[in-house]
Amino acid sequence: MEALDYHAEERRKAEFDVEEMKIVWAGSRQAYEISDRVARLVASDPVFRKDNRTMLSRKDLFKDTLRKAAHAWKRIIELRLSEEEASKLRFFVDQPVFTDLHWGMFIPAIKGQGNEEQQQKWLPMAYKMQIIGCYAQTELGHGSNVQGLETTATFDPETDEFVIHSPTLTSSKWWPGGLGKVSTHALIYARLITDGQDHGVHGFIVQLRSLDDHLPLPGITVGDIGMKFGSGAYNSMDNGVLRFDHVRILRDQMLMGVSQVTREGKFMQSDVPRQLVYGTMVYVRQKIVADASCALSRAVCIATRYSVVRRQFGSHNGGPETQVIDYKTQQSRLFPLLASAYAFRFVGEWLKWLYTDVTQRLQASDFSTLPEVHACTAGLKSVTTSATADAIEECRKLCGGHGYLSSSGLPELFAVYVPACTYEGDNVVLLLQVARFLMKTVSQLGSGKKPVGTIAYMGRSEHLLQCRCEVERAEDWLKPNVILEAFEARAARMSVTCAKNLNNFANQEEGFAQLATDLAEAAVAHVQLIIVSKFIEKLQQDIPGKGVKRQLEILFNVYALSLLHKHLGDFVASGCITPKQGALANEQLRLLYSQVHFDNPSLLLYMVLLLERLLQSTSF
Ligand SMILES: CCCCCCCC/C=C\CCCCCCCCCCC/C=C/C(=O)SCCNC(=O)CCNC(=O)[C@H](O)C(C)(C)COP(=O)(O)OP(=O)(O)OC[C@H]1O[C@@H](n2cnc3c(N)ncnc32)[C@H](O)[C@@H]1OP(=O)(O)O
Ligand SMILES: Cc1cc2nc3c(=O)[nH]c(=O)nc-3n(C[C@H](O)[C@H](O)[C@H](O)COP(=O)(O)OP(=O)(O)OC[C@H]3O[C@@H](n4cnc5c(N)ncnc54)[C@H](O)[C@@H]3O)c2cc1C
Repeated sequence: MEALDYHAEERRKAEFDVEEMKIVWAGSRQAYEISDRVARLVASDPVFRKDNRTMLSRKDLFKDTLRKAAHAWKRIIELRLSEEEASKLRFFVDQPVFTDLHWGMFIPAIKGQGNEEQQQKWLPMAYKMQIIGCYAQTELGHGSNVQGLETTATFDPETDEFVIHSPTLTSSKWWPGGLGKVSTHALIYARLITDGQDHGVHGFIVQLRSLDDHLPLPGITVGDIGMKFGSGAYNSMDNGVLRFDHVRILRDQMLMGVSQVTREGKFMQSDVPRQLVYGTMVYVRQKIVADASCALSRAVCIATRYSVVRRQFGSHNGGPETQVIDYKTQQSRLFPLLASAYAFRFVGEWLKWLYTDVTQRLQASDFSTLPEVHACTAGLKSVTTSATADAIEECRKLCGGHGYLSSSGLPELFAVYVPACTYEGDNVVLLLQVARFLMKTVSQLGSGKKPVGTIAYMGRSEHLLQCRCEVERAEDWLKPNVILEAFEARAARMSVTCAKNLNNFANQEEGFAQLATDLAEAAVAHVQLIIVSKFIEKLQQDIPGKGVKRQLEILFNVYALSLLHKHLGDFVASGCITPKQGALANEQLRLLYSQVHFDNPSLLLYMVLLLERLLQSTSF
């Protein structure tokens, strides 16, 4: 049989409504229709071809990216695409590009941190792309430690200007995407100094290049930082270096939504938390979580198609050999990744809602949910990107030697995706932010302040610290409330244990440093609980379509029980479940794998089929 026949054979046996499943994946019928239409638009346009990307020199790749960006912009204007359609188009073009930083960080930073007048001045030019901006925060010396940035913005009351300066080599801006070759402007982060006093890090809009001849303006040294990991991949982006030699900008180029400097040089803090200066990072982290399921689904799609077609061993009487997807080991490596794609999809949808909610609250001066939103975006960004990067590499191995070929699509997918574990906050550093939030929550438990939202379960910690799981048979693990309680008990117990151990240190900061590994693990447990609970909430919604809900229930159980199996040590050590119950969970997981493949042989392929259009790379 030909490869296509194998696929057709598997698809023929579908037992659920594929059209409805597509809508579940997209989030709504309208979102599905937009995605489908824009995917066709990109696939049928030769300018957007990408089969030669890994063979191009850096220079040609960069030219190709400029051509695609210009063509995309032309099509967006000609077809009057909405914001949603334009961002879908960017997604299907599937190439890191300077416009990501312009639309994804420069504009949101002005919207989030600029005052009314600043928004009116800068946004119309940015929306028309008459100016192109990047987000220049990280320096050679400091990325994670934002408070450690060294670039200075010193107010000169004589001229009503700020003097932007790079006082040391380590203060050179280093990494910003779009900076190296393209941007005309940058949103830079620098230490604000007025009257000799340092007021910490704030955002400033600085013009870098002439709008006439694109040459750097006086006092600006700017360039590209060079080749990055992999061929093609992130090399389409002009990550750059930037130095300032006493560059003067007008006072109103400091973003003044969070704090202000008056004409007299007086520093004034608005009535809003200073953390709003970090708001753009929260916005992008939320977007990165939404994107994780897309990258993961591409990898899973490639590995699944390969696993169906590939045959090794087991031929009887000259018959066909065994499809590798039939091997239990292949299933136990692949199916949890498929389930994770759905889990990340649903938690991404929820995070988008949470972000919209906090934005509305902030507009009404309600800052109460900001710490939780910071913890959720940081934690989910960390857990979903780490899992996705690992999963892409696992998918490469699932395709044997063929996975190592560029033509499989997997090496480039990995090389493009893996920096997501570092940018927008190193994943470990972000987990430690979640841990701080959890420790604060635990320390306030006795104070009468009721934890709400994603930490509401901590309010039941008295019960969770002593509850015992009631599972007696493998099928008991199929009950969502049993799974949820096990995840809650594990998360609560790990956090409470860390909090107790912190008390053994005279100095909290020293304790935090010594217990950082345990704290990061407690943060992972908390974030995995959020993902599990949002999957359950999704299943409680009305999901139309024959058999669709049933398939999602199977995937939910695969996701949760595979995590339980992987982190069995945590679950058993926290005392909620016994080793025997852990073994029953594993038994159930094995049965689920068989169910995915044998009771419903088409399930897997159909789900993957939905994602096929996302897959523009050459595959098998
Ligand atoms: C093809 C062409 C198409 C054409 C056009 C199409 C149109 C397209 C449309 C759309 C496209 C959009 C695409 C978007 C996609 C974007 C792609 C992005 C690419 C990625 C590029 C990468 C960029 C970057 O990496 S930017 C740099 C990021 N840097 C970091 O993340 C640094 C990490 N470090 C930190 O965040 C912090 O410094 C820290 C939190 C780790 C340290 O904080 P700490 O030491 O505690 O410091 P402090 O400042 O004192 O904080 C204390 C308290 O503040 C709380 N807190 C910290 N952070 C936050 C926060 N963000 N929000 C709220 N609260 C915060 C912290 O918890 C402490 O609280 P406490 O209560 O006092 O304990
Ligand atoms: C492809 C790419 C694109 C980027 N785009 C941009 C951009 O457009 N604009 C921009 O401003 N920046 C950008 N960055 C920079 C990025 O945000 C930083 O690299 C990131 O925040 C990590 O900071 P760092 O490089 O200083 O890492 P470091 O902080 O030096 O991390 C090194 C190691 O130290 C560990 N570590 C650091 N601090 C702690 C701690 N407190 N506790 C425990 N461990 C710790 C980390 O876990 C890591 O293992 C980009 C980076 C990449 C790779």
